[in-house]
Amino acid sequence: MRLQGVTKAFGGVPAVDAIDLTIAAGSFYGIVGPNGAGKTTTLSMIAGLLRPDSGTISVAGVDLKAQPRRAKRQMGILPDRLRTFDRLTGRQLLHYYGVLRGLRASVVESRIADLARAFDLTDALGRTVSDYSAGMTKKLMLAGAMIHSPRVLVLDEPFESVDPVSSAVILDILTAYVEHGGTVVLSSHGMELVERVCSGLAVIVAGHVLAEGTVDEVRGERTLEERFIELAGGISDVEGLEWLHTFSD
Ligand SMILES: Nc1ncnc2c1ncn2[C@@H]1O[C@H](COP(=O)(O)OP(=O)(O)OP(=O)(O)O)[C@@H](O)[C@H]1O
Repeated sequence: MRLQGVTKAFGGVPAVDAIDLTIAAGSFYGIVGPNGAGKTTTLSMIAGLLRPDSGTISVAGVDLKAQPRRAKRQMGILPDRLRTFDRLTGRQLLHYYGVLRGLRASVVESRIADLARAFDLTDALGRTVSDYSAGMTKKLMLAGAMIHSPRVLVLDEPFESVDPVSSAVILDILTAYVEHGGTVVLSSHGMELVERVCSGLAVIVAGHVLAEGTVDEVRGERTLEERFIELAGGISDVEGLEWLHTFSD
């Protein structure tokens, strides 16, 4: 996957500013950065959910702007904020994802059973998605992103709200996927996780890539968290909240 000079502004304010990234096929790639740094905006442009103001994106050699359908077919996406059709049951939603991706109904049904087992959602499949917890919804949408066995998974904070057991399962699924040639691009606030599983990463701060490379290259002699805090501008002293310590009762 290649991003060249990718820029996106909202109301004249740049959220992503001329980003260049090259992500090799078969890598487990992390995008990290402080709140509001531009991670979701970047992933949304890669996924084809947002159009860049300028720059080019290619996925598995296919230009996203010139051949959007072909490029999007290669990807499974877990978007930000879990916006979905939550009046459907889990089974109906996964079925919809599957047929939308052109799979035969019989194939979809057997994959739903496999994915539900893997993500521990079998008992929840008959329930309406709006009644799921945040973690269950995330797992369901992750399952939906995988149902058509895409070459690339673009995942916005896949581990957020997910319990440790489910996180370990998701990690196993993603690791095996990468070992078999798949590419994972994810955003995360979990430095320890990124350090442990990602082969490459980019640190984005205020819409710019401030560091990029292998985990060892980016962290140097420090932990990734220390390096991240340094790149993000350090931890500022908290002042002006003295009233919080006076207690209103
Ligand atoms: N649709 C939008 N309209 C206006 N501003 C937006 C929109 N989407 C994002 N932004 C702005 O762009 C900047 C980057 O946002 P983005 O969601 O990409 O950050 P992020 O790195 O994913 O943050 P977080 O870690 O909090 O999820 C922020 O300043 C945000 O307010």
